[in-house]
Amino acid sequence: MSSFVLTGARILGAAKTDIVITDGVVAEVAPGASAPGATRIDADGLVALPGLVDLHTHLREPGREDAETVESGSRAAALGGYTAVCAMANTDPVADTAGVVEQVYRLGRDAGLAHVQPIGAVTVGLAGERLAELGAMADSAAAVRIFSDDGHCVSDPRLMRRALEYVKAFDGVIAQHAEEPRLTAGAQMHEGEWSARLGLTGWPAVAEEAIIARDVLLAEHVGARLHICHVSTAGSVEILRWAKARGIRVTAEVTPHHLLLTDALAESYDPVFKVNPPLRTDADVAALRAALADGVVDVVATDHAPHTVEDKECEWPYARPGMLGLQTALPVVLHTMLDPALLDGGGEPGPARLDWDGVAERMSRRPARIAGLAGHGRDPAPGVPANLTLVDPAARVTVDGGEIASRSRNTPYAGRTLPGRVVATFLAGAPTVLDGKAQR
Ligand SMILES: NC(=O)N[C@@H](CC(=O)O)C(=O)O
Ligand SMILES: [Zn+2]
Ligand SMILES: [Zn+2]
Repeated sequence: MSSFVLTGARILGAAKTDIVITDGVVAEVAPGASAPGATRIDADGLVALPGLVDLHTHLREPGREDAETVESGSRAAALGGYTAVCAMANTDPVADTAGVVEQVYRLGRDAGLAHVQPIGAVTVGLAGERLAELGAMADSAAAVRIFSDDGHCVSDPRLMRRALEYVKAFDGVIAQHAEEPRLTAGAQMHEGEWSARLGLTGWPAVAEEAIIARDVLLAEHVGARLHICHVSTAGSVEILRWAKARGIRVTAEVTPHHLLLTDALAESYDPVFKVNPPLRTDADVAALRAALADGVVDVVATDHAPHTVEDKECEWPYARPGMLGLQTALPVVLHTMLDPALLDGGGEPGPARLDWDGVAERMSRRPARIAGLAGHGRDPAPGVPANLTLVDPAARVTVDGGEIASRSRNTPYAGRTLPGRVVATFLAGAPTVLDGKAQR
């Protein structure tokens, strides 16, 4: 295998050094370090982060390859600085058997652009009636540890309890899409002032909060691990704060879009802003930023949800919910959360702040731990698998639909200028991205 030396990189924003990669691992980190025959990569002033890990990606294969494939989605991931993505189970057929999760796993391995870790469905066909073959998926070549009916809530408390009990045996985790379906029938957007003004049926915060409250209590009762997908309200943050203080084994994610965008954007009636859970209020955004900074919300996960033009560019009530996320997640997090002093004043002012180490923790190390991905989420150091990304903190990029590697085009950030550019990504010592371009 080939060797690389990344010159002048700043690991987690620290002083410049040189990073030598040989045979898939970081061989040496020191100024002036080199290796015979190594390819030199000019990383002068770039910030080196452990490769990003996404706990929540929709890759659409099998079934909706017109919207995304494992390959196109993993290319978008690599360009976004990700080295591992967890692929949601709401495909067609649903990833509810060992056969389907192994298929997705192999497609990811063959594409070679990111580690693709399949998530298994909790219930057969996401129908919420019978548990899927959780044990067979765990024992399969895909070694599934995260189970989720995402897109749907496991709303039956008895089934949720049994799922939590089942996965405890192999230290699995249930990732809940928290939405009490009887409170969101026909819902189109956040229930509040804007939904009233626009005449769209509301999705009340309590529909999310009621399920989170129920499930943290179930997780406590069972002693199992629970993960909450795409937390979107200030009230959810308070419940999580309480549950964590009580020692309940719960983790939670927030999406980049819930850190930046609000329900006011629905005023345009542009369905690119339709998503589940819906964009909320300024107060929710502020609470989510603070919770991500103080750790009550553990990680950022993209909920990358590609949809075709036919499914998205129609009247608001008929459009599918969901937005792209992989290629813009890091810039949105840098914009909303990184101390502006680390970005030459490019971020938004506000009290909730992270440094580069905090970004690495929430976008790489903690998601890798939650997913049980041992080779990911580790800072570049001798002996560590070379899964890492190089970011230019001085760059400002205007989001342009033409640069989207995804098969779909539904980005809510088109035309926005955001800080940070992923210059290179290495997966197991091989470049998947160089000079901002995918290598395969
Ligand atoms: N987030 C969305 O609005 N849509 C997701 C499903 C989901 O994450 O609930 C999808 O699969 O399109
Ligand atoms: Zn969901
Ligand atoms: Zn999702």
